[in-house]
Amino acid sequence: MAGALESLESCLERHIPPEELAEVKRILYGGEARKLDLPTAALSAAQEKDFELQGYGFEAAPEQLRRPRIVRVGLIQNKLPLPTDTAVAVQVAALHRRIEDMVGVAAMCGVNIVCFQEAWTMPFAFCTREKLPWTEFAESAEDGPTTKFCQELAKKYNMVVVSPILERDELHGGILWNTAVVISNSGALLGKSRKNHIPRVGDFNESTYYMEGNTGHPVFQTQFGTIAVNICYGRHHPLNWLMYSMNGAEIIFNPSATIGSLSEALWPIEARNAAIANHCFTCPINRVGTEYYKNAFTSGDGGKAHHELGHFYGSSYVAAPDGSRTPGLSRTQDGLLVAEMDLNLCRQVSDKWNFKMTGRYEMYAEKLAEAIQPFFIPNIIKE
Ligand SMILES: NC(=O)NCCC(=O)O
Repeated sequence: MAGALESLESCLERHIPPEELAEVKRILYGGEARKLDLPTAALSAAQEKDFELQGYGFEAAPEQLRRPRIVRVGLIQNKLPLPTDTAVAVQVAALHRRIEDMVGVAAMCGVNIVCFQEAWTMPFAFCTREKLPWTEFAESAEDGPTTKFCQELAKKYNMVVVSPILERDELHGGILWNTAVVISNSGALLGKSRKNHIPRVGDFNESTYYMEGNTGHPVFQTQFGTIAVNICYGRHHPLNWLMYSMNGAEIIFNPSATIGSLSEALWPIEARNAAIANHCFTCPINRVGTEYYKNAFTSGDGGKAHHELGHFYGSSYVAAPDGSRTPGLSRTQDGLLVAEMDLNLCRQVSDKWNFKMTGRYEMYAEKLAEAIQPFFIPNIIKE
């Protein structure tokens, strides 16, 4: 069964000889992540509520002129608590309750910014290509029930909340978008960021529901640092990460929904590479579990109709600008990953590696502008 391996890290811990494990971790993960000392009450609450809780810290060197800028982020991955054919409002309410419990534990762990998985209030039902009932999960980003719910959480816990939802845009004919709503720790709506790249791969039939986002690459100035949201499939586009970084993002969240057979080998690479290339922290989050749909659907590959999209493998993690990363959360269980980071590390790594300084952006911009023209002639040197 695709979900059987609990996590790569637990497998390594079990099978690599102890005298070699530290070196293996240094090569694979950039070192042994510092474990956070999380409150016992939080660990017990997580156990009682049946989700994994892990915490890691990233260090930066002390500086003379800047104080450390320590922030704690929380990444939440979860399964659907109820079957996909349960009434829409009942499913949404159950997801709100689940997240409320998990955010409560994040608050006990001192989390300043929390981010949920892509389209967290609903099944990832776009594989079915059916409109109802799935489009009924869409809500206003500005004043829908989920945004109101998140505003209450933000105020209660003094926490920035990143809430990726299916958005219904009433201002523009009620059309749908795949949108992350960003709520300040004051409870005020800071803004929204729409998914720029819509997949056309496998059963990810999302273009049946919404179009490529039109909000560009917004970066949100919060009390705890500048953040951006690169939703799921945008992970495969290095220029998408780059543009959030160009706008000053220090932490880029990547709320996702993706399955093992399609992307699991890419998962540890792409967001981590983006952290390295852009001198920032990246936080990819993936949902967990296998979602079952009553009506069978086909995949356009000659295969039989089926009821499941595949196994969402969780494995949420945080990558740092120096290339180090935390272990991933479980491949099969709900989880909260707490990562403490000193944002001073972004500039320190930038000063060391100088990718922003050495990047030939003017050359790329000029050549890209040429390359997108219909009668572009590629620069190929022939004998
Ligand atoms: N949700 C989504 O964009 N999934 C596409 C598959 C992937 O990017 O791995």
